Amino acid sequence: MTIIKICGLSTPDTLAAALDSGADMVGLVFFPKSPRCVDLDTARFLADQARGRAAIVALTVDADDALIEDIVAATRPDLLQLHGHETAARVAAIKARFRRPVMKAVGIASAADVAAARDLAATLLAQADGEDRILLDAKPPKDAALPGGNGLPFDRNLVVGLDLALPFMVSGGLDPASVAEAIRLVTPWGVDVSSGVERAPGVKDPARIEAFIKAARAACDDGGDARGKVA
Ligand SMILES: O=C(O)c1ccccc1N[C@@H]1O[C@H](COP(=O)(O)O)[C@@H](O)[C@H]1O
Repeated sequence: MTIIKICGLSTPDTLAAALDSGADMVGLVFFPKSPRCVDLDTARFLADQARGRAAIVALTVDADDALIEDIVAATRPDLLQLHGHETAARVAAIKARFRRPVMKAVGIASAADVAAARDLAATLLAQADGEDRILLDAKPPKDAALPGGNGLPFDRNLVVGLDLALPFMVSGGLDPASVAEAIRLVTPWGVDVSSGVERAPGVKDPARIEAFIKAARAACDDGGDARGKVA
């Protein structure tokens, strides 16, 4: 089964749409420049709504320990998504301090970036017990306000047949129309979407969330996740 993550949920209604449609993971964004950023009180409420139904993912960008501390206290996340320039050493320090698995985002635009993802996966595996994840995303355009969540794809051909030391998700410009092809082509452990299930930046669309999850599940049923990675 391919793991499906819906990221950037910020209201009870759209979170309910993701949960009712069968999302495996739901993402809360804690990056002030993002139109999906939630404050701690909203995040606490949404995390309580999601707990037990989907894994809770807290997304930060080069956050300091004080912010992560507050986020962990408010949401008790299952996974910390690190979407900035966190080094392997910083990732290790976050893991040691907060005792949660992490998913580290890596921007992909070339074979060298894929090699960097491979090295990072091996390093994370050596540091922990295989609980961590890698997220392969598009690189943001120069001068972009956001390091992710820009609705831009990367060349999936760079990662066809990719085998990392850790399970990985694919993101970047996915939507209900493109997710099945990405699953068939790459057979990732999971897929992650934000912009592609919105009607405007930061405004999630319940119908698009449902359509995305249906399309991803149909691709799995067609054998698109033939690698059968662990959940
Ligand atoms: O969603 C955001 O606002 C965001 C902000 C800062 C860093 C990452 C963000 N989202 C992540 O970006 C990718 C791709 O998103 P999209 O589907 O192309 O819009 C995804 O992994 C989100 O988790």
